[in-house]
Amino acid sequence: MTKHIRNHSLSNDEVQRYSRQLILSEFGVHAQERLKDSSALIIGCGGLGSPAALYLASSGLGRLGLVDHDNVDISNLHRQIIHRETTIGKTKVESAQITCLQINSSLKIDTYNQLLTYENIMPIVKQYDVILDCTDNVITRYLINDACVLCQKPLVSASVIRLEGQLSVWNYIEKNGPCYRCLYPQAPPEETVSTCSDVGVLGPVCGTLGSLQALEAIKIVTKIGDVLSNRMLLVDGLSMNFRTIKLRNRQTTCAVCGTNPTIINQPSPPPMNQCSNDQPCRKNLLNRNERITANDLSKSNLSSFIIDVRPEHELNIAQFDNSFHLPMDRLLYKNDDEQLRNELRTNIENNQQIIIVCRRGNDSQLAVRRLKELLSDIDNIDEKIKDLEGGFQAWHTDVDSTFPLY
Ligand SMILES: Nc1ncnc2c1ncn2[C@@H]1O[C@H](COP(=O)(O)OP(=O)(O)OP(=O)(O)O)[C@@H](O)[C@H]1O
Ligand SMILES: [Zn+2]
Repeated sequence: MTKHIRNHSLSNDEVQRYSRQLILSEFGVHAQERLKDSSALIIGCGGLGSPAALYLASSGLGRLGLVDHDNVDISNLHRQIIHRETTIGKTKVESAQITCLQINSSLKIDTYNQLLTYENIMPIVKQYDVILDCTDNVITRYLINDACVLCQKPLVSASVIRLEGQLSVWNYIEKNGPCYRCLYPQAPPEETVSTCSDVGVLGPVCGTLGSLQALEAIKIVTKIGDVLSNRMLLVDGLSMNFRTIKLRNRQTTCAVCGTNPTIINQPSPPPMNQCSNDQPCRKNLLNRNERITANDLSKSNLSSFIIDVRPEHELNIAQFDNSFHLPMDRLLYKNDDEQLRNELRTNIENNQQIIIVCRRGNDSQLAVRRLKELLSDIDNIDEKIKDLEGGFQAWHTDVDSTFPLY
């Protein structure tokens, strides 16, 4: 029998398992070997991290690090496709690890069930060849960027909101590409940035962007193709438009990757006024006496005129009986003050307290401020108008658990 020779170190099982990518002329056995010798760190096992981890686990990557401080919740399952009904309540990293190993038991997985901060990020990032930012908040985005520059690691970063997504590779030294800070030197205030839990997101948009993150990570470690450095992909799922824009180059003035960096050795702590984790910032615009808790409202003997300031489509989920609907868009931008004032004056009775309610108790505070101006000629308006602290979520938790939580 003629002996065969082979020009690689893959086992027959591996050849069979990865055959469909081995026969790609752009990939082949040597890229597969490089993939097996490589490691990737996925930070955030949510909407983006789920598909990214699934594709990296199945592709034959050697080692995968998974970071997340959160536990699986039922509201995650519509998009965080690595988790299962059976893993609700488990840590996200454990849940993700279980699924990855079911797909590919040869994968080595390290899990970090922790919130990454400027104090603990460096030793973790250092160990991996490529980093994937699959998180959802501004502070962590800067933190990961700075750590990747300081540890000289390429960073594959994506974000999604509503039906839109963005993808780019930062700090790709091979192309002398920019870091995230070169483009956006300062973090915007947290409260100006929308999050998925504020405005929503559709699962397949996360699936698309997270899968593309895995693709870029594979290209980086196997050294194939043209990496998305110095460019950004913009995806609009509603119109199904994909376009790539050119980004500006690495900046010599950049605080972390420039010629005289101010961020050295380790990322800097976030400014004091920023939220310290990925929980949505709770606004605190009003004084105590301008707010009413869900408990107090439920026990109040006063007749209440309820103004619901959520957008129209959210009313379909559930609403209070007999509430007056005044969406924030109308209140802030419509410019129909006179008509609105008349509508409110004819509906509000003299002895009524006016309660403003929204989903979580942020918009309602802005609305109280605005309505106090608009209705300044109503007697004692300052004492009459209050926002429901914590909104419908607090109502669900503290008063009526049959009101759906969303
Ligand atoms: N600093 C951080 N350290 C570790 N994990 C983080 C950090 N910041 C964000 N994450 C994780 O990144 C993931 C982001 O994913 P995603 O926004 O889809 O999930 P989510 O936070 O569960 O969403 P929702 O806002 O709907 O509850 C989350 O699982 C979150 O816990
Ligand atoms: Zn930079």
